[in-house]
This record gives sequence, C-alpha cells and structure tokens, in this order.
Amino acid sequence: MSKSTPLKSSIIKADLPEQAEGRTGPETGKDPEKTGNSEGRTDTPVIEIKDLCHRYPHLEANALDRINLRIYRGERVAVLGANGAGKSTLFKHLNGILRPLSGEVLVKGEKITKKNVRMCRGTVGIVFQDPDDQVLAPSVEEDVAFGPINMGLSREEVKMRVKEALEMVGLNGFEERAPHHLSGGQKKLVAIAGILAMRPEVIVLDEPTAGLDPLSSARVLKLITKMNRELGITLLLSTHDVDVVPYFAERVFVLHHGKLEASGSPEEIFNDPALLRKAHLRLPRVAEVFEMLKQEGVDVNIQITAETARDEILRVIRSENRKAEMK
Ligand SMILES: Nc1ncnc2c1ncn2[C@@H]1O[C@H](COP(=O)(O)OP(=O)(O)OP(=O)(O)O)[C@@H](O)[C@H]1O
Repeated sequence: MSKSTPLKSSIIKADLPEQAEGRTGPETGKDPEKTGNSEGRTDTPVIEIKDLCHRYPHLEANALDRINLRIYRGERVAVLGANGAGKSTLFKHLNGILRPLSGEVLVKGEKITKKNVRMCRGTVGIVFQDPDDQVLAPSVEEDVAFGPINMGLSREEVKMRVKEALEMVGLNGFEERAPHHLSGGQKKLVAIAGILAMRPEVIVLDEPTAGLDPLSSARVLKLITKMNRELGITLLLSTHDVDVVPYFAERVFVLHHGKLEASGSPEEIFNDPALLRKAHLRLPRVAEVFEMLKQEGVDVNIQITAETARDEILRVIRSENRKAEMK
C-alpha cells in the first residue's frame, strides 16, 4: 500500500487536468449553499434545490434532509461524502428519477414535474456508477444512439452525434463492439458517450472513477474537464477519491447523513480538519504530508496539489538558505 501510493500520485499528477484557478469564497460551514466561487452570481442557477427531503420506504431517517444548493452554468462541482451519505440519492433527484418527500428541484428555474421531466432529462444527463446499469444495447453504436433516437432526431443527426461522441471519448473504431466484451473503463466511456450524444447542459457523474486504474481514472477526469472547458458543460460528480478533487473541482459540497454539511472551494474544505473528521473524509495525501511537517514545527502552509506543494517546499528551502547565509 505505502509503496504504491507515490507511484499512483505521480501518474495522477502527470495526467490530470491543471488545477482550477481563481477560487475565492468565504469560510465554510456557515451557510452551506452560499459559499464557494458562485458567490455573487445573479444568473439563474442551472440547478437549484430547495429544502429537499427524501425518505426511502420502510426507513425511519431521511436519506436527504433539507438540502439547499445552487449550481451555476459552467461550474465543476464535486460532491464528497462517506458511503451512505446520500450522494446517489441526491443525483437521482436532479432529473426526476426520484420524487421529493418535500421541497423542490428546479432545472433552469423550472420545478421538475411529470410534464417537463423529459425536458429536464434533456438538460441534465446522469452517468451512473455502474456502467452495466446504463450500457445495455448489443453494440456500442446502438447504445450511444439510444438517447438521440429517443429524442426523435433524424437518422443523419443521430449518426453524426454518435460519431462525434465516440470521437470525444476516444472510442472511434469501437462502433461494432459488444459492450459486454469491453473493459470497465471502456464501458464507462461508452456510458459517457451515450450521455454526451444527447448534448445535455449538465452532466452528473456518480463515482466516475470507481473501479478504474489510475491511468483510466485520469483519462476520464481529463475527458470530462475537456467537456467543461470546450463545450461549456456544467459538471457535477461524486467521488471518494479526495486526491483528485483539487485538480478537478472549483467547488465542493460535503454531504453527511443526508445533510449538506458544507460547501466551498477545495482549499476551504481541505483546510477544515473538524469538518473532514465529522464527514468521515480524509485530506488529500499531499496535504497529509504538510500536516505532518507542521506537527514537526516546520513553518509551512497546507497545500492540496503537487504543484503548489512543490512551490511551498521551494519557498521554505529558499527561506532557510537565506537564513543560513545571513548567519
Ligand atoms: N433503494 C433504496 N431503498 C432503501 N434505502 C436506500 C435505497 N437506496 C439508498 N438507500 C439508503 O439511503 C442512504 C443514502 O444512500 P446513497 O446510495 O444515496 O448514498 P451514497 O452517498 O451514494 O453512498 P455510496 O458512496 O456508498 O454510493 C443509505 O442509508 C442507503 O442505505
């Protein structure tokens, strides 16, 4: 375990998208739905959740308890939470798969109802955790075409979209392949292509890197970041992999026992040890090293990416060298 960690980190560092820049925002934990870099935005949120509660039959506690949050066009948002925190339940509310016990979910300002649920599903596409729940057609081409055909698009348009989506995920040439003969990582890419082909404004990904090796995981994250940067698609993903969050997300929501515990930039969230302990999350590995250095009495600021860690270590070394020269 300890031997493989540095290798994994170096692969992730080399292959992940650059760290998002320009994050600002107030302290976390005070007003969860209003923190992070969306502070001050006046446009209509692409997704807005108001006082959402969900309860599964025969369970006493709410799986979601008075969730309030807003997601704005073009954002990259990560949802963190331990097993059973409510992430998948939350996602299933975003395109009307589940119905609220109380509260409401608005897509582009419109409450999801039976009447507009199709329109909402055109706006918000969900990539489920297990591609076997989503990739069901006998061939890759048919699977990716399924959504566009259901949208009533012409044969030419469907063909064009399938080609485009498979190119985007790097699976051109796989059209005739049977999905059940593909690897887990390739199936995940087929599932993403199927959603991309419907050209949604928001893509929600439940644990997109679960079960993938570090290279496949980095590839999926790079792909979805590209979708955000080049196509302007709003991204919302859940993950247990806190190491990748600073490279991907501009804003982080923390769920715990069905409640929105906090929202903020990755720097804010990962500089709040009490919050992380409470939500059963951990620091990114890079930050753990800085925490240890601090405990040793070294004057460092906690960093959460390899690049900022390098800069901080160089700063400390240079400062120590200067002190030594002056003696
Ligand atoms: N279909 C269901 N019927 C009854 N209870 C459910 C159902 N789905 C989820 N739950 C319960 O709701 C709670 C939230 O589950 P959910 O799957 O949303 O959590 P999660 O954060 O996605 O977890 P994980 O990280 O393990 O995927 C859990 O207590 C879970 O046992």
